[in-house]
Amino acid sequence: MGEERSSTAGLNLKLPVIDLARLHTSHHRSQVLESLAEACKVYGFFQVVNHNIPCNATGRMIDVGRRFFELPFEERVKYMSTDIRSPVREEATSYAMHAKSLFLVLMGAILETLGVNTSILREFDDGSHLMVINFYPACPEPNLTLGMPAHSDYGFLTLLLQDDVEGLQVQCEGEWITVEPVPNSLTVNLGDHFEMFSNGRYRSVLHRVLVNSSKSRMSVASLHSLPPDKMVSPSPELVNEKNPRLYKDTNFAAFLDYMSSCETKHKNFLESRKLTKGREQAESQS
Ligand SMILES: O=C(O)CCC(=O)C(=O)O
Ligand SMILES: [Fe+2]
Repeated sequence: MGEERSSTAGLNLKLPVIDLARLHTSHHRSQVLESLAEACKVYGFFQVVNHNIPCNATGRMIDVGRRFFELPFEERVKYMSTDIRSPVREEATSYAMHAKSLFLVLMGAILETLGVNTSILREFDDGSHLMVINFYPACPEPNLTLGMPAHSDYGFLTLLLQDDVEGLQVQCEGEWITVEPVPNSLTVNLGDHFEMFSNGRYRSVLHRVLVNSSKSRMSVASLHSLPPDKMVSPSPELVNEKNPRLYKDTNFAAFLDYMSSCETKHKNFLESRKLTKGREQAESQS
């Protein structure tokens, strides 16, 4: 892992920041949609400001996460469960509800940029929403490790709330770009399901997390997709003779099977769903 970490640059480039307040003004809407389309196509990633999630909901979420990780292990272990549906704290529930609403707004806007039927939006009402609280302790030798290895997320969109310590990097044209935490922003990653749904028009972004030598870091990732048993297929408008379908249909259960069979690094899961010319028809339903 150390080798992977030290072989890349870590550039500080200007990544796209989308002002959601402008999306709701008729004057700026088309400009915002254009920036959003560009961000989804080129980076598979953007940051959003004026996202309408109240500061106290994001603040309380970060605070409750930190307090949890400050507990001694013996205390934390009491909350451990193999049931991902076991009850969580009120702060997390409130933040999760805000994150879900924001996800629906962003999905609506991104579907609009693709010019496709938006009926899929309804299916997200009872879609899957997984929340992960990541805690990265300070590491005296940050160059020897990674907080999280390079991967792409499985869902449609991941909304990431991070504290003010940088660490997240996204890959763009083979270079690792550090995402500077913008105050009161959320970062948004397109996941593998979006790449499949858009038939490769928009891309899921490869990202990783560095550790810091003196400060710990916390982030809260909300991963959104269709209900686990629903198949993700390419939007029919985006498949034609010029653009043959690129991926086999998939669902969350297929992802879990894949996870239990191997390590989900890089964009391996997406690769495993890739169709090669001529096999499309035979394999699209497998
Ligand atoms: O901590 C971060 O910045 C990113 C976390 C992440 O990529 C994930 O939870 O999938
Ligand atoms: Fe991720």
